[in-house]
Amino acid sequence: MVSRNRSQVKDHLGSKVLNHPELRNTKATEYMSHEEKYRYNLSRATAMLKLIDEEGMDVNEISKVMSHTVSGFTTPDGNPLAVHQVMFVPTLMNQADDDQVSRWLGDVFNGTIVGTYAQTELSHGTFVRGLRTTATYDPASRTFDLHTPDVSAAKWWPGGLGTTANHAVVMAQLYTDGQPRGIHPFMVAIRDRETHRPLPGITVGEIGPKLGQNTLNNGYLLFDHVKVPRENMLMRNARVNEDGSYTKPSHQKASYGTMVFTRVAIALDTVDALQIAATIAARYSIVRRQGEPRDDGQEPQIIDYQTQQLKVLPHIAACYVLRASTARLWEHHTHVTSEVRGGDTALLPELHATACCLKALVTQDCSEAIEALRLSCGGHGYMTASRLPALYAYATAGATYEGENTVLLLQTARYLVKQAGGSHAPPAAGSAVTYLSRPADDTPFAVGSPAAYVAAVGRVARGRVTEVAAALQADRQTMPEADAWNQSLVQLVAAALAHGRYFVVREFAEVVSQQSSSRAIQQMLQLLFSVYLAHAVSRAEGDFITYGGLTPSDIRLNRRHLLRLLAELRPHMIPLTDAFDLPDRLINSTLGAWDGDVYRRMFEQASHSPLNTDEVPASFHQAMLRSKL
Ligand SMILES: CCCCCCCC/C=C\CCCCC/C=C/C(=O)SCCNC(=O)CCNC(=O)[C@H](O)C(C)(C)COP(=O)(O)OP(=O)(O)OC[C@H]1O[C@@H](n2cnc3c(N)ncnc32)[C@H](O)[C@@H]1OP(=O)(O)O
Ligand SMILES: Cc1cc2nc3c(=O)[nH]c(=O)nc-3n(C[C@H](O)[C@H](O)[C@H](O)COP(=O)(O)OP(=O)(O)OC[C@H]3O[C@@H](n4cnc5c(N)ncnc54)[C@H](O)[C@@H]3O)c2cc1C
Repeated sequence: MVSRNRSQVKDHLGSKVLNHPELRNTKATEYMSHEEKYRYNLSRATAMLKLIDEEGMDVNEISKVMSHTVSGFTTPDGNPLAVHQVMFVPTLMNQADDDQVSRWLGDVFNGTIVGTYAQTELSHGTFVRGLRTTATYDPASRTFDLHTPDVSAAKWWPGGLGTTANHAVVMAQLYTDGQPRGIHPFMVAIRDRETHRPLPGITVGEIGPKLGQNTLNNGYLLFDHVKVPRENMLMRNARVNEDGSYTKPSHQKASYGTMVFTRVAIALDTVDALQIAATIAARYSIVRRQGEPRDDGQEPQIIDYQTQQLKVLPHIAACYVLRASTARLWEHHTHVTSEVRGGDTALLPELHATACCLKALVTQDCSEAIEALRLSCGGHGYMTASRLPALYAYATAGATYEGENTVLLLQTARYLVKQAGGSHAPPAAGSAVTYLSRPADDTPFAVGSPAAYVAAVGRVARGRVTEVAAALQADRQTMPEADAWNQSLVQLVAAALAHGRYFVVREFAEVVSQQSSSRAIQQMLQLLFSVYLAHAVSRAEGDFITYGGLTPSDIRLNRRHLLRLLAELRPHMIPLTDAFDLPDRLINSTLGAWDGDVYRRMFEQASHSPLNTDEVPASFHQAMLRSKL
């Protein structure tokens, strides 16, 4: 099938999902039991999987229909097949060799094999090298022995593992010839394909309720000396031959490839959640009136309070800016992956550094923004029916899974300090770190000039990175490496975030400069960019004085400038959120519907409370009248 870009996909497939016979009729799930929610979300996830298969979707199309915009409609409580689709299938495609792909993929696509990605253990998630599940090769039987040494090494968290998957890609410590060879992926059958009962030696189940996404169906898994054929180690990268001899991968972290992909997908996808939250808060802020009546006799719309503008409008600008850079990262990932498949891993270190940094920056910014947007809706934002709590629960999970954000930022920082110290291979043309080896951009700061802001953001990134690199270098002379590193952790994280911010604003500067179809659109993009930049400075004033070349007077001017820009943006707020093109059924919020009929919808949702079915619920008689109250 011909590949379509993301926006074309939206129109074509969005309506297919919304009008699909098994998906178009939705049910409210708030009052369902855990089991009922799971059944509802699983049956919809299965219908989606069939649709993906029937349409022969490519990865861009899948990314659209699996995006939070659509999956919030298909699987509102979390998709039990998300990890199958987003991690299990890509791991097979990229880490299985050609024979293995042809052996398994038919069954994956016809739904006979449903998988998960089982890496994290109870006692180790971040420190992947510390995983303790073992896969010991026995040349006599040509099998691996998969074993969980004790309960703390139980796999814990994999999505879909709880009760859905019958296979798992298990990340385990490989031993051949008595030697540890590091973490490698193994394809393991965990449940019988017919009966779905756990296979001998396997203990498996669901881990229990969470802050949100309760039907992701996260599970646990233990192995008691389970025999797995040699051919089930994924062998595109490293190999174990029949006699037990071991061939290393072309890149030491080749087996971490799925994580890089998923980080990129999460960065892209969390912006979808922010767009929904921003649309809800914008629409509600127009409808909601509260306060002393003005000259027209009406109470003011809450969006006309300056404080409300600050709570809502910068996050609309962030939707546009973060969408551009994450979409670019997605494209870049596709390019680097094809180079890596061809054997050239030169671009991998920087892709890893950028994916870590953007996943962390975007999930942090979006979860903070969604919480601010929820608060901007006052009491009604606290209601489940506003959808804002679930959006927050989704975005904040992204700060932890697929690499806890602090840890990922430290990966980026490691790359940056090496670049700043010249101890890494020099960056390729077009690299995002060339600024570190060039003199600082000394464009003078001027309020109102986006180029001057971008230069200042660059000086902050450069200053943060070079300062911490020097501190680290000095500490390394006087203490062990681990202590020196620990001594600088906070500054390293700040440096990586500053680098991420610079990446994001440079990408958007390019989008603005390349936009040529309409003068009006270009002006609007410039306004959004100005808001984003002024807000970025206001959030990190100390950094802009310390490293960015701004004076206290610039800071004061920027504060006023930001408020002026917000007032300028305010009349465009609704068109800018309408432009996200989110139908009411996808927004699914009492506060965020297109017609603004908030109060009627709130009453309507209250009517679904089971406690309103009878005038006096039976529980009153059972619990209160029988007690001594
Ligand atoms: C099909 C499309 C649909 C898309 C759209 C839908 C979007 C759906 C969105 C959401 C649904 C997703 C559901 C997600 C479910 C969650 C799953 C998980 O959480 S899976 C588990 C994830 N776990 C982690 O991420 C663990 C984090 N830890 C690590 O990655 C590592 O331990 C580490 C922190 C990177 C450290 O590794 P290690 O100790 O081995 O290495 P170091 O010594 O630190 O570094 C050595 C050198 O290796 C380099 N390195 C490290 N990692 C990589 C990599 N991945 N690639 C390339 N290089 C890497 C590192 O930079 C060092 O380099 P040098 O400095 O030595 O040069
Ligand atoms: C909803 C959800 C779904 C998930 N799905 C899956 C899945 O499908 N498959 C799977 O394998 N896993 C999955 N996970 C697990 C997830 O990948 C891990 O929880 C995540 O990688 C964080 O690891 P951790 O829990 O060990 O955190 P920890 O590392 O224990 O983090 C705790 C604290 O320690 C700090 N810390 C740890 N190490 C360092 C360090 N070196 N330097 C500085 N600070 C440090 C962290 O910053 C953090 O503040 C999922 C998790 C969630 C929440």
